[in-house]
Amino acid sequence: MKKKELESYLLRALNMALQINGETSYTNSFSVKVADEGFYFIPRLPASYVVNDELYQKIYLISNAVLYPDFTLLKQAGAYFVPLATEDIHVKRALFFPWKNGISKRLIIPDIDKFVADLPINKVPVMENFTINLDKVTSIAIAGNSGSGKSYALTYFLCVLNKSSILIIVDPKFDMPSRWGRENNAKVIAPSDNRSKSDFVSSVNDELSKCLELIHQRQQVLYTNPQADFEHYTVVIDEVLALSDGVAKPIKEAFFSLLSQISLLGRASKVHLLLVSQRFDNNAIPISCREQLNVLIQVGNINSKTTQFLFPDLSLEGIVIPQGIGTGLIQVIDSEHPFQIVPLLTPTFNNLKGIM
Ligand SMILES: Nc1ncnc2c1ncn2[C@@H]1O[C@H](COP(=O)(O)OP(=O)(O)OP(=O)(O)O)[C@@H](O)[C@H]1O
Repeated sequence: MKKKELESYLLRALNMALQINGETSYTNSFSVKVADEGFYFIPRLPASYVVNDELYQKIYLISNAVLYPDFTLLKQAGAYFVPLATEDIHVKRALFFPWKNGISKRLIIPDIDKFVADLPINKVPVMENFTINLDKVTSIAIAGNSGSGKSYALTYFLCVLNKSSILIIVDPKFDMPSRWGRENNAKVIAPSDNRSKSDFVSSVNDELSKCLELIHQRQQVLYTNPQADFEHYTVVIDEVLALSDGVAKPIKEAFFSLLSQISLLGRASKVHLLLVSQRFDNNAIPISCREQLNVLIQVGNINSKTTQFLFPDLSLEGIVIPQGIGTGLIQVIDSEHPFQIVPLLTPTFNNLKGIM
């Protein structure tokens, strides 16, 4: 569709559904301008309607539905005002609705080994036309109820991250991540029969301390050579809640303190956390660690309860959540992606023999 056609289509949709005191584009009360990266709603002011968050969300709801599946509007927390380059005071501002082309599309990977072999370094593809750059993010979190596809998504990330990063795996369930580590020669920390839970978490703390030491060493190098480059180093912790729940207080406190420090300091030294948990409440990880997460993934059931920890400010109204297995929401907070939360379909790949 050409821009002019799209403008007229959007205008018709808004004229019919917006219902703002009978004001329409026919009465010259507003207009629409389509750009590459989104569209502008230009109110002609003063008008008998209020240009506020409520109006913005109403236009979002109407437009998102009529643009689906050609465009996905990127949900904003409040009205997104932009100034326009004109001398005419009546139309000097607009509401902007950023979009991305099309809808989120799942990656289907028939041969994950080949896929990873062909992958450029530091690239972590998540969906078609949606790739994370490992240089731009520090901590990743995957949340979801049992059976939502967390382990499956984690396996995918392990395969892909293995290309660009040293991986250390903490696996309290001694399950798939341990098998993956065994097959791929990664260091795995898993509980054994003759050790208490606190003892196990202590060994995790030992590993996290080493990780913090590495950060300090790399900081020293950066101090003398700010251009220094390091190999990515990622600590993967499956079922974080199983670690932080029910261990002796000093051990939990040490665990939390180490997680906080690594997530706060790891960015420049390329040390990452990849955390997986049913939920990320204050019991699972410390608040300061949660605040540093910059890839947030929620799979499975999406509702206000399940999103309250990773996406506390999100209103789900109008977001089209894909149906089916391995679906949810993703937010990447870096300089490359729009800040908004987008629907997610996790990649599907071939079965890994001996692991899955
Ligand atoms: N993107 C996907 N493509 C194909 N199958 C998927 C995808 N995501 C999940 N699945 C399938 O969904 C099922 C449940 O996934 P998974 O075992 O990862 O859930 P989980 O959240 O880890 O559950 P639990 O916490 O109980 O381990 C598995 O059979 C898995 O193969």
